[in-house]
Amino acid sequence: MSIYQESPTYSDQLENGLSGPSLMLDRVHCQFHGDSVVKDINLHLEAGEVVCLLGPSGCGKTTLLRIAAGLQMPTRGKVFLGSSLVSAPGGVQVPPEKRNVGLAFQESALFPHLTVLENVCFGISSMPKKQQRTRALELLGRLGMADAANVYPHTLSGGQQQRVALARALAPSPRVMLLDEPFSSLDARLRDQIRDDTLHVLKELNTATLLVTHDPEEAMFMADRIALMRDGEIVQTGTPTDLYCNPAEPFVVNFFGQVNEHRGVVHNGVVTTPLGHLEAKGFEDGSSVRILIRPEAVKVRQLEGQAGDDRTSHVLMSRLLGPTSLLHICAHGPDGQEMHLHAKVPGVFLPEQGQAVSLELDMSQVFLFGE
Ligand SMILES: Nc1ncnc2c1ncn2[C@@H]1O[C@H](COP(=O)(O)OP(=O)(O)OP(=O)(O)O)[C@@H](O)[C@H]1O
Repeated sequence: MSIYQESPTYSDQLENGLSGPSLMLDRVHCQFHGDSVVKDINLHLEAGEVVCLLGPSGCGKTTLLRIAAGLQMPTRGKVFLGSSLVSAPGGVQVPPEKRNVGLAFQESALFPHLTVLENVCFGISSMPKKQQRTRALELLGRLGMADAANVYPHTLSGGQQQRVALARALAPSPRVMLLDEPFSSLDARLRDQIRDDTLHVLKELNTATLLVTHDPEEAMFMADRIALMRDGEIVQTGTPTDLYCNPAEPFVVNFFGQVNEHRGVVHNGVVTTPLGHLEAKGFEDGSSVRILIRPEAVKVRQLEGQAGDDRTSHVLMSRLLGPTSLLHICAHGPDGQEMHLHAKVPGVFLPEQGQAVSLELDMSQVFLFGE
């Protein structure tokens, strides 16, 4: 964990003139009509770092981004951009246009009466004209839009307009980019391409970026770090690998995709499941545990022929999902326990209904939590 999250005196250090991360939220809290929707959040972004605020609808992601942008005043807590205090209730509230942040939202409206080039130049009008043009064309080029410089926005597709909006937000070289679901209105293929282009541009420009998304795959694609939120709080912050491989609680596992769930009781450091005996280190004897098994953790091997009796694990249904196959399996354990589970296996693997199978688990994708 970083010192920025741990140190209660960090904002005092910044106020005393030490330079800091590009953006820091220090115990930021926000209430609407007495309800807390953002609860004492600590978060910082270093230069060039892409951090994703990930979480279900209504968990407070946009409110936190709006607080960083200066569009919403926190109820308490402080916001720093570099070493400058830009929000503190009862005192400071630097307006958005004076924060040196770039903003892009899901539906970023371009000025319809300006060409693409003029739209991008809009935020850098204090520069000499020639420099404005060079800068705007450079960014449009990086986002694959240089050929559209002289057309008007209404002649562009939604994806093209989104690229122009990103170029416009990046043009003033903001210290921090704040992006709220900027790709969500695009269809899947276009979204992948624009995400990829955007990530490369942000990294080339070394821009600290806070990106809001509810899509775990997007967060993993874009983020150096993810802050996963629930009900106004950050449940876990870390690299995508940290969250995926070392989830802090069941909510984190479930958020990254559907999982098989089973409950059991620990005896002598072991819990018995329909998939065999699992080691349950660190749990007290007699304690109840929740066992979460990712579908990717289940390795399936075909046995000879159909399941001859009710005690052999067998296939209920197979479906091809494209790059993977999904098998519905009835698993039978050593002590007669039964479980319906999903296994996701690479490639085309579609055993017939009733096919007898043996099952093995990749324990790196199995998680045990106390109840
Ligand atoms: N100006 C406001 N006045 C009152 N309540 C608000 C206001 N803005 C947001 N809220 C409430 O705060 C909560 C958090 O909203 P927020 O938009 O931050 O969530 P979110 O995680 O971004 O959700 P989504 O992914 O659906 O956009 C919601 O319950 C919302 O209704």
